Amino acid sequence: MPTDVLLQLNTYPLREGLKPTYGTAGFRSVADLLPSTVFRCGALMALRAGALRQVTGIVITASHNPEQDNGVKLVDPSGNMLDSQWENMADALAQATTAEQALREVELIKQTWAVGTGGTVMVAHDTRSSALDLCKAAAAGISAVGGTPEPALLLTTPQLHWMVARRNCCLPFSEVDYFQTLLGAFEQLRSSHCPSAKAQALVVDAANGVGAPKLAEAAGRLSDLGLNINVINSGTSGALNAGCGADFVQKEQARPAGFESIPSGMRCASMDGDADRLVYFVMRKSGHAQLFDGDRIAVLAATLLDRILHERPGADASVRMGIVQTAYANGSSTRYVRSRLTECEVVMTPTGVKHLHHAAAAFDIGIYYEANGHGTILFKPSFLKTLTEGSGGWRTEMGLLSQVMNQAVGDALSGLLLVEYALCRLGWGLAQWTDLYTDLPSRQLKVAVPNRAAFTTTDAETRLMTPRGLQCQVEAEVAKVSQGRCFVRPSGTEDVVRVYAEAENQIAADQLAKAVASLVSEMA
Ligand SMILES: CC(=O)N[C@H]1[C@@H](OP(=O)(O)O)O[C@H](CO)[C@@H](O)[C@@H]1O
Ligand SMILES: [Mg+2]
Repeated sequence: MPTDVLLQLNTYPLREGLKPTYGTAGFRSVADLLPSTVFRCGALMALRAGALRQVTGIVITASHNPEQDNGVKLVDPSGNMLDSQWENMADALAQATTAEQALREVELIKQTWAVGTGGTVMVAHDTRSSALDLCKAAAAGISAVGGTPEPALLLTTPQLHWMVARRNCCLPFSEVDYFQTLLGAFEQLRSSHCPSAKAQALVVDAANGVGAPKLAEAAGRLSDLGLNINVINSGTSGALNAGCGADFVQKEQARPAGFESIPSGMRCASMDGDADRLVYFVMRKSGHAQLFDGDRIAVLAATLLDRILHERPGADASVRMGIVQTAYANGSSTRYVRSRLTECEVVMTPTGVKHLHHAAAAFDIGIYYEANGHGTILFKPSFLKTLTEGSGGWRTEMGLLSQVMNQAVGDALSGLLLVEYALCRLGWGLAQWTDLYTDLPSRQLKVAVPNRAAFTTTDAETRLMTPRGLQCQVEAEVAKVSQGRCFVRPSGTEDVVRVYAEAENQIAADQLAKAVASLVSEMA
């Protein structure tokens, strides 16, 4: 009923001059500017559900960004992020300046995908105060094209991805099932392989986000297993992601808010606002947070899996294992995998889980983590099938790991369970994990520019194509520095250009980043 849709589209007009873009992980902006985009994303995901005759999902979240921001992440029936072919349609629909033009985009999608009416869309949101209004906008968009919006639930991003994936495979998909699957598998792993593991304490910074109540739900069961979790920044007083959370700890390598009384040397972890990122850290007396980032989690995971594969009888049957990284991975981690974990391939992709996930899915066991702690381990379904065909300790162990690790998307809870299991299975403390390799000092800077679209890249974002001439200038700066590496790329989630630099020592890394940031500013 086009006129109804038109009426509805008119209720959620696009603010003049706004040009929302899909970016690295969906649409993001100041919450007040989002109702139109979220309404249209609702319509899009209902049409996608209708076209594929499966359930899709929407998460209202701006992840690690501040409370006043919000955004929308779009979930495909597989539980992965929206198919890249549909990103252009999402952009065209979100950017249509009038209701009539937006309606034409809706009609175009319907024709192209031969979809008569929308399907069912699951909706989740994080703890932001703007969530409920935006959930209403999403539901209105879903209904406008004849789809069915499910009641919006307070969930972590990875929980909703997991639920959508499971539902489309006709598997139990409630939140209770989620906890039962991850925690039940973790319990079995611990009791089979580390029955006499010592009790451990872990202090978790939940960024004052949705991860706090969810981790609190898991904490009782984990404490029965000897893992005593103390959640800090649980949302009762502090602001979301303000001076805390995985993004803060990774980028600043400093003490997050709320950790003033945590003794140095204590095992700590930090999640982001929607609980799809996780990093570990230990406070040092200097106030510096010693970081165990996504690269180090990936290397720990590869070490664990390598051990399991080597222990199995008839270890000659080949299993293809790979680690997927981005240009932000610390050079030392890449060098370590290439030189020491020789049976593990290394693949580089552009930033964003959508790229890493697909590359990881090509392996029997694909480990992917961004340096910021966003990632998981994928087990290829055909590989998992071979595991269930025979019985054996290592097969069961792999199968259980595939349940601990969210197979749809990166998940902080999966990451936490993985690290805890890997350390106890390998018999390691944090010292052995630290000693694997030494991170090269690095520095990340953001540069505000009038038009970040002027910055385009190639070679998995490691080289600039435009503005012309800038790449040569960057290389000239890099050449001045021992073990220097530096790249520039436009952010896909914030209105900035990012500069990453690495060098032999911190001073040189800082100087390199600063010099290149100045070049970027001048050029912009
Ligand atoms: C350097 C960095 O941390 N970039 C993050 C950030 O993307 P940008 O496109 O760099 O803004 O947010 C993405 C979504 O959470 C995440 O996947 C990515 O790793
Ligand atoms: Mg996040």
